[in-house]
Amino acid sequence: MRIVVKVGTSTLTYENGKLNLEIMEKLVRQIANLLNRGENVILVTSGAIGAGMGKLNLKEKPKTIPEKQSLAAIGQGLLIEIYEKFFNEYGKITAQVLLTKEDFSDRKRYLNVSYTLSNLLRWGVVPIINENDTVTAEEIKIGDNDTLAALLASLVEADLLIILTDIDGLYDKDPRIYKDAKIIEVVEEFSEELFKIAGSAGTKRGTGGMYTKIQAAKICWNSGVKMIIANGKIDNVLNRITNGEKIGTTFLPMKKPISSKKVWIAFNAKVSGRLFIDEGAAKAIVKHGKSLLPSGVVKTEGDYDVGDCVVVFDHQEKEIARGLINYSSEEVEKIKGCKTHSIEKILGYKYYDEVIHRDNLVILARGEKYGS
Ligand SMILES: Nc1ncnc2c1ncn2[C@@H]1O[C@H](COP(=O)(O)OP(=O)(O)O)[C@@H](O)[C@H]1O
Ligand SMILES: N[C@@H](CCC(=O)OP(=O)(O)O)C(=O)O
Repeated sequence: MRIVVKVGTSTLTYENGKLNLEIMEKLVRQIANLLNRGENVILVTSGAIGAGMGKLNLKEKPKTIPEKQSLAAIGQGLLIEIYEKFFNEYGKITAQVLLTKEDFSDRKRYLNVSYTLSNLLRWGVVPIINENDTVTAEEIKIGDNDTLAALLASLVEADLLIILTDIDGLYDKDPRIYKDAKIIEVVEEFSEELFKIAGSAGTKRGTGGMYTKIQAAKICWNSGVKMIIANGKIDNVLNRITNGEKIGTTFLPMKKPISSKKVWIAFNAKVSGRLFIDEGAAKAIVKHGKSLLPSGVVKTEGDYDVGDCVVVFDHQEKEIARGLINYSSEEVEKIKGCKTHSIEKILGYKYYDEVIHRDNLVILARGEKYGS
């Protein structure tokens, strides 16, 4: 099995920001044991900023970006030093991998990360991954490690993503507000409704709370990866989960996951433009799995080139799809609303009949209104 384990700051650190060495040691011991059993494990760890805060004795997470980035630089070294020390005790080799959003959005870099990780796993090494917070500008960050872990799990085609946090799983409402909240044991089918029950982070140290874990579940669902949210403080949690014990909340994957190329288009590719299409075209691509033809395009926005990723909005300006486009924004401006047979007359040439071919089009109702 290929297993990605993600552990959050709230599990790795005490309230005073210092690292919880006992938890870290137990986590490492369990991962080492999984390796001995023949499994491949990738560890996605948060806690760099938290550990930096602990080292400087800061009580509150600072607000400014340079301060947070400096803390990540201080804390990341400390974090890795401790992991390496513990893994070393069990004779395991670790490799630090710090990633940025571009490592996922640039197709070549994406494939490169995939080859490197596969090689590390082949060598029996434990890749220890975090976002490269120190160098990543706020507006181009992935921003939370739940999403990062899910993108990675999909990239390495993992069988399982285990998210360890400070709560027993997903509750049907925010348990801090509602005392009668109940844990959900299994989510058989992903639904956008899940976002409504997800609240923000439980501690000042955490990022994203349950919301980003649901985002991760969405990526896993579409990529065919099973995901489990469990309490990182439960004794022997990783070994128990991998032995089949029901712990926390399990999100089952889609039976027929979308192809890895489409996963990349849906969740990783940088968006360069937007297309607004009419009701008929929306029905054709969503209900009948057709390609998008120029006749259905009403409006185009953004400056994109052939092969770039664009977001497709329906007549109510709701996002319904993403795809790799066959024409540039200037060309689409000229051929929008036109029949396929007139493309050549208008442009003087024709690359394709379709604006987006269905092989490069992912239908994923995000339901997000344009501009939100
Ligand atoms: N519906 C919900 N079910 C469970 N936990 C929730 C829910 N909504 C919000 N939370 C909060 O999410 C927190 C876990 O996320 P977070 O603080 O970001 O931890 P981590 O550092 O592990 O990512 C929990 O402590 C809990 O307070
Ligand atoms: N990359 C950041 C953690 C970001 C993050 O998602 O944190 P968390 O919600 O604790 O998993 C860090 O190392 O501090």
